[in-house]
Amino acid sequence: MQPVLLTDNLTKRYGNIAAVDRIRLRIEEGEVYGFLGPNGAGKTTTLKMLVGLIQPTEGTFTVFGRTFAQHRRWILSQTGALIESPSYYGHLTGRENLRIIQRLRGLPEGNVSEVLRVVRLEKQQHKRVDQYSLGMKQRLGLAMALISFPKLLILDEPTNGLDPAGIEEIRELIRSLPRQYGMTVLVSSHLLSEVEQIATSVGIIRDGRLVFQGSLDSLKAKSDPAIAVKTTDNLAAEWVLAGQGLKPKERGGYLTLPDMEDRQVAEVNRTLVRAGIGVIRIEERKKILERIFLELTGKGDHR
Ligand SMILES: Nc1ncnc2c1ncn2[C@@H]1O[C@H](COP(=O)(O)OP(=O)(O)OP(=O)(O)O)[C@@H](O)[C@H]1O
Repeated sequence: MQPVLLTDNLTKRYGNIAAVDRIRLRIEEGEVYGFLGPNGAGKTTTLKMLVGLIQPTEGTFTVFGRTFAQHRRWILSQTGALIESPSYYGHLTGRENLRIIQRLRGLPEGNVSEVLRVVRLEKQQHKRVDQYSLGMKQRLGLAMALISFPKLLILDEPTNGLDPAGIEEIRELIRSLPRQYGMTVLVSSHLLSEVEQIATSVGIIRDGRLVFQGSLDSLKAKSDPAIAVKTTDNLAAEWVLAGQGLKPKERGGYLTLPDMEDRQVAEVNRTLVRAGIGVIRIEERKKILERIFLELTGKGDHR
């Protein structure tokens, strides 16, 4: 199946620094694609290129198979975006702000009421926007991005600055969009927990480079458990196990081995005891997703 969005070596350089470095995103129809990375990794720069706010230094991308350079207008007509803070007229009401965009874009008036309902701003629609709370302003920004009911929705850290209830509301809304409106959503975040809760696919960016791309399940599959062994003499144990073709790694007073079957664990134990080494503990360790993320983004412990 043709992907909704495909980037080919998309690159943005500022002087000598590659803010985005030859990335190849692939986003399939109906996905919520979580674009994850620490602050400064290049998420906003990437998203801005995808909506034509900045020009790539190199590389191209296609949306529904059409190249951006040749089909800019068409692609933008199929895309909704909320990047950084939404812009609005503070002295006008939420509804009036949406009406302006609806008229400018030649959309049906019914879309205004519909998006107000979707983002749950119906009750506050006649209030001036400069009297809105931060969460209400963020929901108005989402309504602006959704007003054309686009096929592709691009959101840059949409829950930033919201309180827990507001965050949950926006998450629920994002999760429902593919099912309810057939949208494909690209959403950036610096929080693994957020992406874990809303995304079906994940791309992880670090220093401008895509270091992981795949389903959330395949990211979780990286969290294979390991066997940790504590002995009376880890150095000697390392030698003995290496002699058995195993490659134990010393970490925090434990030797870690790749996951193995129970009978192999028993064999490791027997081998060590036979060599006169006391086995103090054998534990199964699950690598948690957070650790994988930290390792991928270079902030973790690489030992
Ligand atoms: N206009 C610019 N001129 C020079 N450098 C820039 C410019 N815009 C971004 N950068 C640099 O590019 C890198 C990526 O920034 P970007 O804003 O895309 O990161 P991000 O992942 O969105 O992080 P954050 O969540 O903090 O916004 C950073 O090192 C940033 O300083």
